Amino acid sequence: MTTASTAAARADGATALEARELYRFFRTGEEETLALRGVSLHVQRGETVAVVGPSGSGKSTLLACLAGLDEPAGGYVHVGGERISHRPEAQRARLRARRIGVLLQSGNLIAHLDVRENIRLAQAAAGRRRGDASDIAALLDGVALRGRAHALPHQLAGGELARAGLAVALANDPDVLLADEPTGELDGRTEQRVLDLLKSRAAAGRGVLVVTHNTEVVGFADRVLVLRDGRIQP
Ligand SMILES: Nc1ncnc2c1ncn2[C@@H]1O[C@H](COP(=O)(O)OP(=O)(O)OP(=O)(O)O)[C@@H](O)[C@H]1O
Repeated sequence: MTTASTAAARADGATALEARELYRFFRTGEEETLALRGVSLHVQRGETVAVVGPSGSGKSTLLACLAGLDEPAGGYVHVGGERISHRPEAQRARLRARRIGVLLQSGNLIAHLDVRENIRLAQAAAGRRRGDASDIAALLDGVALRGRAHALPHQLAGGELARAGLAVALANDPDVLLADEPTGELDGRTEQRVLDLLKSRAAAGRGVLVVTHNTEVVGFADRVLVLRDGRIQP
């Protein structure tokens, strides 16, 4: 694609997510860390992108800025054509609930709600009608957890917890899925299942961006970006 046709594609809605010149600093006492130093990237609809980089290169900070969980000091993030950066937190949360699925290593499940209720809550936050049972069943089937719908998070094994988190991240049928180490501690079979699910979201015209160390995930991505010292390597 030429630069001109890429720009045209972004204007006509083919871009699920776009970030330009993101900067993020952290100050701890006297010390300042430049975690992101002008990161630009985009994810097209139908595309899977992996961001890889050593520990401390800025992957989690980048993911948080892309998801509107954190605010960059400079630059901007657009999701499905809407700006999510530089807005009040409540507006970012609303936009995230409607358009973004986020899977963090720290988990995204509410402890006192069972798996089904967690999915329902994410759907309700996105403004969807409550109780869309077939949607919930399909989500649970997608992550092979139909039998665990009524389990509380603390009753799930590690791999089940990761898959439940993925079902919640997908509950709002997001324009873009952002996932931090989505296959973290999973066994080979479960890992393949999760990767197939991510791939199927892209095939359905959504954008998928994962940050990871895992070479299997890197292999499955359409595009791999290397982050080092807060910069995407050329
Ligand atoms: N809240 C914070 N306060 C101060 N420094 C921070 C904070 N969060 C991140 N940093 C620093 O910013 C840099 C990037 O951190 P980040 O967690 O984004 O890297 P990462 O690539 O995700 O690392 P890992 O793979 O180990 O999770 C690091 O130097 C880190 O110490």
